[in-house]
Amino acid sequence: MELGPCSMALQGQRVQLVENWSRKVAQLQQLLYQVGALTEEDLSLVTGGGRQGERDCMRTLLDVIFGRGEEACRAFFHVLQSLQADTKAESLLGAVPLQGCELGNDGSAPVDIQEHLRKHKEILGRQNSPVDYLSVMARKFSGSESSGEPSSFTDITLSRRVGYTVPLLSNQHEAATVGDGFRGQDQECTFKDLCQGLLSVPGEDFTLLSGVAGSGKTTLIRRLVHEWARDAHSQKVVLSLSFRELNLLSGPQSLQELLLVHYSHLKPALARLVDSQPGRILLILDGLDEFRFRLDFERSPKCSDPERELGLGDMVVNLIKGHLMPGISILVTSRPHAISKVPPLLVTQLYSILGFSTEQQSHYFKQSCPTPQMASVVGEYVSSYQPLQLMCRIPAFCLIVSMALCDGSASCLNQAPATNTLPSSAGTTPAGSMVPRVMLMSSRAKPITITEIYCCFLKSVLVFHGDSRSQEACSPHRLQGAPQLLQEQGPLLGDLGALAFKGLLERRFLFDQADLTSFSLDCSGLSKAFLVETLREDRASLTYQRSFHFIHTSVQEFLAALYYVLQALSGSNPFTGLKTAMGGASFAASLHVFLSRANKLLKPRWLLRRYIKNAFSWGGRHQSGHMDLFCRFVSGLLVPHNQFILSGLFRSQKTQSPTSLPTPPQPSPPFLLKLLHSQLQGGCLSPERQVNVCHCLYEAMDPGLTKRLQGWMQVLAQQQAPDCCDPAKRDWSELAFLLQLIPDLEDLNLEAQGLDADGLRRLLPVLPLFSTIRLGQNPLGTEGAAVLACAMQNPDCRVERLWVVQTGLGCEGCRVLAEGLKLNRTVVDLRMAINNIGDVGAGCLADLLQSNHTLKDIRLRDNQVTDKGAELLMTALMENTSLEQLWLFDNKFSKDGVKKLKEFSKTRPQLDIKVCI
Ligand SMILES: Nc1ncnc2c1ncn2[C@@H]1O[C@H](COP(=O)(O)OP(=O)(O)OP(=O)(O)O)[C@@H](O)[C@H]1O
Repeated sequence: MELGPCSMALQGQRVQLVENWSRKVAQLQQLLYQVGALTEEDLSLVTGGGRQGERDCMRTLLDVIFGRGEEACRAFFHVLQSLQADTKAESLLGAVPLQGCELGNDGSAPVDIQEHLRKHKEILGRQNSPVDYLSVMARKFSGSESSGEPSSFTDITLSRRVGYTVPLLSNQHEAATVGDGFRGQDQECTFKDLCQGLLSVPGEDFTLLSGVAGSGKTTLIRRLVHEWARDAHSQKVVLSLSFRELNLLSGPQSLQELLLVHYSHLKPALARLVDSQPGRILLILDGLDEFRFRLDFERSPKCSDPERELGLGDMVVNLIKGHLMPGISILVTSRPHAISKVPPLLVTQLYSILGFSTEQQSHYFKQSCPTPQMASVVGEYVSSYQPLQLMCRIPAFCLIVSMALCDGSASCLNQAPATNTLPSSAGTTPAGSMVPRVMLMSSRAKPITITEIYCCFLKSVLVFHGDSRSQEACSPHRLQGAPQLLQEQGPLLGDLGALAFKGLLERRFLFDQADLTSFSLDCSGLSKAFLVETLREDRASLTYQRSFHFIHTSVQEFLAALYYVLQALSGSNPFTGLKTAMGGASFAASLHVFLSRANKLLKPRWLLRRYIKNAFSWGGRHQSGHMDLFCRFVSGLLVPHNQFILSGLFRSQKTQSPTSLPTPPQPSPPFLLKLLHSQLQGGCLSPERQVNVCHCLYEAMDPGLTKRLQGWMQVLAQQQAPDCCDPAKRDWSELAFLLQLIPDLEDLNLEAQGLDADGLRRLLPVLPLFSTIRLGQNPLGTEGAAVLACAMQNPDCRVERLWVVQTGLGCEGCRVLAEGLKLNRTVVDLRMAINNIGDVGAGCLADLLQSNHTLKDIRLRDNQVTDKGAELLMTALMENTSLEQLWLFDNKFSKDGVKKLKEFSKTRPQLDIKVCI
């Protein structure tokens, strides 16, 4: 067996490693365990039950790591580098005394406390080493690996706002909202600003850090703690806990006990620090969304005694309210859906992770791809499809994409320098090239879907990261043997998928050992690299219990969909299959049934249709949107092209070699397209789910979609497309889908497009994202006004100009819209000429002007307003000083009324009232 470079280095340097590092063997073990390169069994093997000396432990450690293969050896060298960096920082810390250690004026020994704090920094710095298994994976082909830099951290864009407002219940899958942040008006900032904000200022703050799954919250926290530990001058004392760990504590506890179990080395110092200088303490609590205890800010009993035992929920409430440990600053991280668990009034500032900008994505790809050429091809590929680019704002997704695109192909290209430049289109690829199919499809004209990416990712993980990982594993033979490997791993994947599906049904993303066992998943099997890269193990330092989670929720959603589709194709009910698995029987049994049925060429098509229909109607019923990605994957996995990528797992459609040139992608089965179109036309789905059905159509490679989207582009450019002329035939959900993909669209111009209230409702998910909305000459009516009011009340609304000239609002529509604008703080320019609002409508606007101080320009030409309406407006304007323009041409004023308006105008130099008879 040919050895990889890290395995060879480990073998070659064995003597020096034992000589130089035996002293640190305990730390090495711990870190290697944390990054997933060692299992618990390995740990006890290395220590030999405590009977071995340090040097023997080190030797056994090296043997175990060597035996685990190239990835583990690579992780070993990364860990070594970070330990080396820490050792340097330690000597720096030793040289610079910590400020502020004159803690007690009570005659205590300050030197002791300083020593405790120094040790605390050292421990936290080490525990929060920036190296984690996934980042090691991401860098495994990277050139920077050998440069000695310890981490592959890419700076990420954040935003900061003071305080926050309660978000409306989002009806979208969180991944769908990722791009929106960049369109916002919050102040953008970097990781450095976050560090400065949290570490340099003493004081009592409550800060929230919000970010979708996999956006890098935990990574940021680890980085922050690591930076703090390296900064010899920082005055803060950081304490860091995760809600995931707190979940594992069962009974009531006192805060003091909790902290001292976790930070036993701080025992003599902590209480004194809390009493004398609480402003120096920063308590970090990571992952509020995972907290299983209820936070009841109204009814939790007040407690300010850290020695009193409390339920975990009450303890967190009292910490956040500042009763327990008053004066400290607290940072809580959470996925967006859970930040509302904390009352806004308690929040000093909110940081949101916006994600990687395009430049940051390029930087990430440069770090994770083997060559600069490949990095730029991957970057180009990603930017060619907006959903992909939007999803790549999430670091975990970048990792999946770069593994799907580079992994395997990279090694093979390295072996064959002649093909080292990736082809830009299928036509230029030599037959037999080892470039994965997905790269062969990099031509913009061809459909590329998220499902394809995940299929490639899964295949790559299985083929190139399985047990027998080595250079040999990257050879063409390995890829050729993929179908067989996939077939062999089918039962395991099925069990994993069933676990993922059950988790999705229950909205659970964290599993314990019992969950795994109920799906016949062997925990010790997790040491296999394939599993480590899909399902990860955490060990809570508070209780030493094990828990598991998929590396990213989208991987859980993909595996759940894979399970569902495989079950449905076999004619088995996915829900019943789940029950069987829960009852202890392995999924292998049902896969076996599937294969034997398939062999008999029995195709229970009607069952398949029923199960797929169930999946969509069930997904559609979940208004939270958490099933959206699952539905997209189900659609994508029914496409023969994607099934071909995973042939072995799916019954191959053709007997084509996976290394030969790709055939043109085949569309989904017609029944799927028909089902999705009927959902779109049915009109019973919410606007957000309608948009998701369009995403499903894209994943299903609906052949007509591209053409229809081109038609929409022409409509947006105000050039009528021949097949888009009939407004009755337009599907506005499709436009909403398209608009979600265009991040920089500021101006939505849909004037005179036959858009009615129903169509506008379908556009609701995207309306708040624009700065200008032009909807003139459309039959919106009162119902349309209600949709607009809803968009204007969205806390993230960015609309500044709302032009609804001649849209049939009437006085009732005007009233509804004015109500919506009462809560809006963005619209400055409201044009509503020719809407027959009359005096009643004018009165509603007058009412609005009493409380709204954002509007600067209102245009009400030709609206049947009489002197009575003018009076109401003038009375309101006595109080309002923000309005600068009021156009009242062509209304029903008497000469007297006009005169009064003109005289009023003279008394208000900052207000220009335009009026004539
Ligand atoms: N700034 C970054 N640079 C490089 N890689 C990153 C960065 N942030 C995150 N990653 C990668 O993405 C993966 C997921 O990140 P992380 O676990 O921190 O996300 P999270 O927001 O805490 O997710 P969850 O909400 O699921 O807990 C990490 O394992 C890491 O490899």
